[in-house]
Amino acid sequence: MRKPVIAGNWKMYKTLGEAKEFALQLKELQVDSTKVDAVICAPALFLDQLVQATKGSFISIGAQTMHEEKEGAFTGEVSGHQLKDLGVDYVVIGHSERRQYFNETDESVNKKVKSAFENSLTPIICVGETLEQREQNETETIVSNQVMAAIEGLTEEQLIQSIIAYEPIWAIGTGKTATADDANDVCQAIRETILDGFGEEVASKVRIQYGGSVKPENIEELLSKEHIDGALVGGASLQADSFVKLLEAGANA
Ligand SMILES: O=C(CO)COP(=O)(O)O
Repeated sequence: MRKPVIAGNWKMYKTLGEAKEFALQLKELQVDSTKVDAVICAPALFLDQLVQATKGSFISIGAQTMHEEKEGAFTGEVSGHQLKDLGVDYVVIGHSERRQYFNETDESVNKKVKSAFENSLTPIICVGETLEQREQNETETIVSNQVMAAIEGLTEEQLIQSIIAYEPIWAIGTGKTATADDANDVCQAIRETILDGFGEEVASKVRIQYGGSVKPENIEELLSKEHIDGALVGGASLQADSFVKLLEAGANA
């Protein structure tokens, strides 16, 4: 059985004080970390403090993007090498907002994924279709192509460690969730893509999350589906009580 992984993506929300307060609230709570992996992907500017504040707890810290080079003249960017040095363990790569507003492409996503592994970071690789693509029945083709491009050149071992997040763009921050069955169908298509390239054993081990308006009210149904192994959550990860409910659902899935 694959261990569920629940990751909060805070996007460009929270001040340092609010982030520390959140970490304090979480530290008081008990979540069975043998049953669920819990990750907070925070803005880069307070990753350091969050790593320190959550040390020894069930929470791991992730970044929301990274540059593929180790260092260089890339104003405003942060490298995987720098993230690892802070004690960060995860990094979101290829989020649709990065693809849309910051020109990330399948090619740059692949480079970042490889660089994440070079720096011992676990990539959460985001894929997903637009509403228009869904209406034209292109979802599975688009998503499978994004996955193939992102994982190109990875070893089996690296692929098994990767997390893939299926996030239909039309469901992000809109309150519109894909139905659990629709989300499961696309996650299954992703697994079949991996199966075609890497075989059954690898495909059966890769964890695939769903993301897009996940909240405490709908997470149980999503996680009950065979191919959904967790969630990447924006809005509902911003409050500690709501995030904990998501983690509990993960631990009980
Ligand atoms: O983009 C998302 C997570 O990466 C989803 O955001 P929402 O949960 O706010 O829809």
